Amino acid sequence: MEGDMEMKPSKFKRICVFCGSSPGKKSSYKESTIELGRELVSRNIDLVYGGGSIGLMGLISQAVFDGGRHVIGVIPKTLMPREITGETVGEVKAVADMHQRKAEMARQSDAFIALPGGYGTLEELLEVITWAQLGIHDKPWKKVSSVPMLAIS
Ligand SMILES: CC(C)=CCNc1ncnc2c1ncn2[C@@H]1O[C@H](COP(=O)(O)O)[C@@H](O)[C@H]1O
Repeated sequence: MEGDMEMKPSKFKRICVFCGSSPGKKSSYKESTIELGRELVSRNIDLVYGGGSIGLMGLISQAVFDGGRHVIGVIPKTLMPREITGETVGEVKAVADMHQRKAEMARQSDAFIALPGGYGTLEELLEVITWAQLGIHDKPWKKVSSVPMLAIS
């Protein structure tokens, strides 16, 4: 962590970031992901994410962990061989299935942010938007708008 990083207070303690399991084609996806990670750190916010060590998921978790904030990765056991290669950072919560994963990610966080990703990211974002619509939660969500939501190759 950079020692002289300015502290910006936030009302959120933990934010869930949905993002791709691949890095995407544009370097700006990776740059935005690392920038967001550092922004969370600068605001003293912990990370909840999908638990993978690959793609943008790996980058966001590493950036927040390196900045000294707590990282919670929520991942179904069956997905571990696919989405975890090598070391993961922070706390890994193993869940039974995809439904439990999304419910646990939502339960653990105060707000949601979506970075570029594929169908999985889109599915996760749509679910929290529709839960908000139905009044299942009242947590805010934001798509980072400088980059497209869906990067399909
Ligand atoms: C069985 C079921 C309910 C499937 C609904 N589909 C999904 N629900 C929740 N997360 C998903 C789903 N499909 C993919 N993901 C997760 O979304 C993350 C990003 O995937 P992607 O690279 O954007 O593609 C990955 O961790 C991936 O495991």
